[in-house]
Amino acid sequence: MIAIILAGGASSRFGSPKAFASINGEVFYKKIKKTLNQTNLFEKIVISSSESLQYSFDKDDQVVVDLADYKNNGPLGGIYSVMHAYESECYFVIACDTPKITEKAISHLYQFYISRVMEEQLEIAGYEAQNHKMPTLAFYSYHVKEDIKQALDNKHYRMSEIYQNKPAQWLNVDVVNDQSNWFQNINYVEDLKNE
Ligand SMILES: Nc1nc2c(ncn2[C@@H]2O[C@H](COP(=O)(O)OP(=O)(O)OP(=O)(O)O)[C@@H](O)[C@H]2O)c(=O)[nH]1
Repeated sequence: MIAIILAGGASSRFGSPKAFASINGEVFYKKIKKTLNQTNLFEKIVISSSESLQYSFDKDDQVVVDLADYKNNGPLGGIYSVMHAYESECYFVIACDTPKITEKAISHLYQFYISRVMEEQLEIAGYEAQNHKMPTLAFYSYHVKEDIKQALDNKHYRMSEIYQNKPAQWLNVDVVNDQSNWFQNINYVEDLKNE
């Protein structure tokens, strides 16, 4: 299974590339990579990024630059570019601005996904908080690859374009019995002030 850390956005609200911001002394993308490694679920952890940021990561990081046809197309362009580069039955997608993600939360979602993928032909399993779906914190089967390509070719760049048209289920974040807000998106520098 392949994990995709999405890190090719403009970070316009944050003001500098979020992947390299720090939380409690740890760089966002490195902290996520460490957590992903701890789960032992992934044979490969790939960073999905842009041409301009590709050399800012460590030498031993595996970076896939958005395909020329799909650059600046948002997360879908990044996800598709990795799916195009590496074949897998299943992909876990996580945004680089969710640095507090835990091993427990990923493992829990994986169990949920895997228990439904055969019987219910589930293709997407993600988390939701207060009815807000988090498609950049979700497992995707390889079946969605062609749908993503079609959406991008039709200039439909919203993630809802995919999850509203494919079998998808969402787990409430409260199922992970953890007092921390591990699922929080950091969009602004101020979001870090209580850390
Ligand atoms: N590879 C890739 N990742 C992207 C792209 N656009 C957004 N992302 C990533 O997708 C995730 C969600 O995107 P946003 O929350 O909108 O982040 P952003 O676009 O960097 O931030 P804003 O400019 O403030 O909206 C983040 O991890 C981004 O790095 C893209 O074109 N390519």
